[in-house]
Amino acid sequence: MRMLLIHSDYLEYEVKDKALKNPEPISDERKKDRLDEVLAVFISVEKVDESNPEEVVEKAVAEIEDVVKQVKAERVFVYPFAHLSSELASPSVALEILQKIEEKLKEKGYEVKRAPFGYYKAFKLSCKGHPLAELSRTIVPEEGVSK
Ligand SMILES: Nc1ncnc2c1ncn2[C@@H]1O[C@H](CO)[C@@H](NC(=O)[C@@H](N)CO)[C@H]1O
Repeated sequence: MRMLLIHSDYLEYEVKDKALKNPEPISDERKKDRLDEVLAVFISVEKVDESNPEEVVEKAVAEIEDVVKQVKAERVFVYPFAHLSSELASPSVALEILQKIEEKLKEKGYEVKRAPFGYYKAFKLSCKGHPLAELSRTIVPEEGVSK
C-alpha cells in the first residue's frame, strides 16, 4: 500500500464519471463533499496487500493515527487514488481495505470521510505547507506471515 498524506486547510471533491464498470454505489450527498482542517490520505492499495488485508489495515490505521497526532489534524479524508503504484490490488480487495480503514479510524473516535471508489473525481486541496504537511508511507504485509 502507498499513502500520500497531505495536511490541508480543506479537501473537496466532485464525482464526474465512472472509472470502473461497477463503481461503489453512492448516495447523492456523496457525489460532492468537503472537509476542512483535514489530513487528506491518498491511498493506492497494492497487489502485495492481498496476502494479508487485515494486517495492512492495522498498519495503515497506525500510520495515519501517528501523523494525525503529529500534525494535530482534526479529521481524516480517506481518498482512493490509483496513481501511486503500478502494482494495484483488485478493486474488490482495495474497496474492502479502504472501508476497513475508514471504519477503524471512526472506532478510534476520529471524524472520517471516504471519497467514493471507482470514479473520476474533480478535487481541490489546500496544503498547509508546514514541514510535516506532505508525507508518504509504504505499507507491506510481513513476508508469508499469516494471522
Ligand atoms: N488498487 C486501488 N487502490 C485505490 N483505488 C483504486 C484501486 N483500484 C481501483 N481504484 C478506484 O477505481 C478508480 C479507477 O482505478 C480509482 N479512481 C481514482 O484513482 C481517481 N483518482 C480517478 O483517477 C479509484 O477510485
